[in-house]
Amino acid sequence: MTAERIDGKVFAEGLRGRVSSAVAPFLAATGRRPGLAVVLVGEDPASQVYVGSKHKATVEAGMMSFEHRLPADTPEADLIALVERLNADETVDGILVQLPLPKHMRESAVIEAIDPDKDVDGFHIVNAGRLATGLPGLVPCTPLGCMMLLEDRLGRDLSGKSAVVIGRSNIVGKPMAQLLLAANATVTIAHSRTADLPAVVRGADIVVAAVGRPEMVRGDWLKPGAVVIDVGINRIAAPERGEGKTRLVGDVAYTEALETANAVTPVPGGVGPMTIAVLLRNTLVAAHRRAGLPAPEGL
Ligand SMILES: Nc1nc2c(c(=O)[nH]1)N[C@@H](CN(C=O)c1ccc(C(=O)N[C@@H](CCC(=O)O)C(=O)O)cc1)CN2
Repeated sequence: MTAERIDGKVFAEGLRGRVSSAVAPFLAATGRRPGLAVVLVGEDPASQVYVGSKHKATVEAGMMSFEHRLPADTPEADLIALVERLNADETVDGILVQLPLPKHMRESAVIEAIDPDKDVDGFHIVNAGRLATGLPGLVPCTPLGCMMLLEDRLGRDLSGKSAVVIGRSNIVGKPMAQLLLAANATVTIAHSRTADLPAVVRGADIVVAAVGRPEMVRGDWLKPGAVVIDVGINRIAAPERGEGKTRLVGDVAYTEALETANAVTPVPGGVGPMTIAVLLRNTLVAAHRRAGLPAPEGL
């Protein structure tokens, strides 16, 4: 069997187009555009690229983009003071603090300072609680993007399907498991201490790998016909491309997975592009809720 490649880039472009189309009606109803504030602390090269991409995508969608770049030695209290100003700013519907933060800052303290109704990352404990209890809230972008790709393939109801999420982070693994559970899948969360991980993965119709270990999930770990979502983005040495060259790989051995699975997301071009598209979607949703408007359809 040769599995299908799930093209996250194409899906993300479609979602961004739908978000963009919903901005004009919002502007007509409220007299303003949805606004997203992104805060970057320090000069981490990957974070700089992601923040730049977020700004570009926000503007392309017709929304207001407010970018705040702070030096790496900014005191935590100053960052929290900025977050509090953004909480109070009526033109800002969404606030995102780019992670990772410099070591002297407590990510949890900064995230908890964000107004939960502007927390477009969905990382605030209030949004985690809303997701766990089935209340409407803001859902983390990467897991929601994975769920959209899965729904597109398998439909909204995953009754009777078994799903394994490899990784238990608050940002991906745990919310991913909650979303799968809400869609009626039978969910296992596996992690570094799971005994016989290959056997656990072999039982799953749906595999979500979010563990941060290059190509850890091998083709012979997979159940024939499984749908595989690879969240990992790992940069590894690629001497075959020349001295000092690197390439990106996921947590799944992609070529091997294609031999057994039904469908697999590639890296790059799978889950990654969905993260920014869902961020725009969450900003639009937050803007509608804050304006007392019904949620836009088809998102
Ligand atoms: N506050 C947040 N911080 C971080 C998040 C997040 O969701 N919120 N996620 C990641 C970084 N990230 C967005 O911030 C992100 C990562 C990857 C991609 C992406 O499109 N990746 C491409 C490959 C890009 C490359 O060539 O390097 C792909 O997979 O195709 C988008 C966004 C950590 N921080």
